[in-house]
Amino acid sequence: MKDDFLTDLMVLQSHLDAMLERMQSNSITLKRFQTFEIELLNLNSLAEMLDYILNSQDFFKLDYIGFCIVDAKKEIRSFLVNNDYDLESKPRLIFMENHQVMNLAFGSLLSSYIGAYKTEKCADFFLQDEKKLASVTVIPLVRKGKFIGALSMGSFDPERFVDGMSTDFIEHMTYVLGVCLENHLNYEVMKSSSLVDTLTGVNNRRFLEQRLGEEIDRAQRNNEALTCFFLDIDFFKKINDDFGHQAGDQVLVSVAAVIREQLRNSDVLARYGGDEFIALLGNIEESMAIDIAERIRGEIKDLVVDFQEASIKTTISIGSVTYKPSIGRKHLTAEKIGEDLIKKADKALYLAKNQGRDKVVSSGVTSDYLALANLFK
Ligand SMILES: Nc1nc2c(ncn2[C@@H]2O[C@H](COP(=O)(O)OP(=O)(O)OP(=O)(O)O)[C@@H](O)[C@H]2O)c(=O)[nH]1
Repeated sequence: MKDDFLTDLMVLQSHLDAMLERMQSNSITLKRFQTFEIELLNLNSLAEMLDYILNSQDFFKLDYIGFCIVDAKKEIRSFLVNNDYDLESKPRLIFMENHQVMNLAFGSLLSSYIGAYKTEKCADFFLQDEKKLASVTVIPLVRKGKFIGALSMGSFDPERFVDGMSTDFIEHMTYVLGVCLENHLNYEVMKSSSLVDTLTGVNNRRFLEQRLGEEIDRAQRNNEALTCFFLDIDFFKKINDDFGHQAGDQVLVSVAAVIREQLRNSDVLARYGGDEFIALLGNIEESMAIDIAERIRGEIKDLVVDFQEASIKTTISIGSVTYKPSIGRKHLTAEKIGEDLIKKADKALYLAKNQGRDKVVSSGVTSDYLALANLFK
């Protein structure tokens, strides 16, 4: 009798120990997830958020952590590239063109997947690493009933993620992640739309003023040339007078698109005023700059803008200047050098107009010293 009682007590004790151990382990896991979520909420940009997630593999003691974003119009990708986010070094950041993949994987229940890695279920969410993952979980990020992305986690251990395992912590974290992603995207869209010219879709003067200093800093850091074009449509007033303001608007849109096509994605193009545009071309020396400007001039000369019954033709004049950073101490701020660049490109444009328009004129190469000298003129 006494022995039976002692055996029962020992069994009870071992149950209690196991429960205590589970509670302690859950409490540690909860703390880890809470720490992660608090950090996540404190991040300032989409880029910071992506880096934080993609680098959290060790934090969660996993063999794989990846992030998928639905980006039907490739806007998020181009936003990140334009902001110097190095996508190539982030192969586990996967972009999806449509919601279809998500619908197929998660169905209408919007529920997550947990269990063995199954190609048909998981392949779209994982980079195919050399060593096969044994168990995974993929949790969709859903906002207002729509898939906006997914978090994918994996392990070489088949017991790490098994069907029926509780995913409460991960689901909660993914909810927070969804809210953060949505907020960052909304903020970036709002920010970038205030920096875009609504008529032509290229950037506006405000954006140029912000970027000019950054581009000069970059040129100095990398000791690379930076070219600035000042472009102005010829006799634009006459187009408005002859064909009407709406036709003039259409010409502005078409001209901006042609210039944009001739530049690289990383180059800046901004509408500076009425029919004036400024372009900044990183790492472009003077002779190459003149070739590019000539190509733009030629393309605009060939452009025909159809507006109602009219076929409108136009030309463009371009002033160019190339900045070469001087080695050694800098005497001027990037802002002052930027002002000097625009002034010089504008002067070259004035010469192009005076030489009969439909011309490219380069004012040559300028440096920090020339900019400094210019300041005292
Ligand atoms: N349609 C249209 N016209 C605009 C817009 N913004 C400015 N303009 C017009 O653009 C014209 C610019 O003309 P000017 O600066 O005189 O120069 P231009 O006629 O191009 O002559 P040159 O530059 O000397 O070859 C003005 O008539 C402005 O009214 C716009 O958003 N849409």
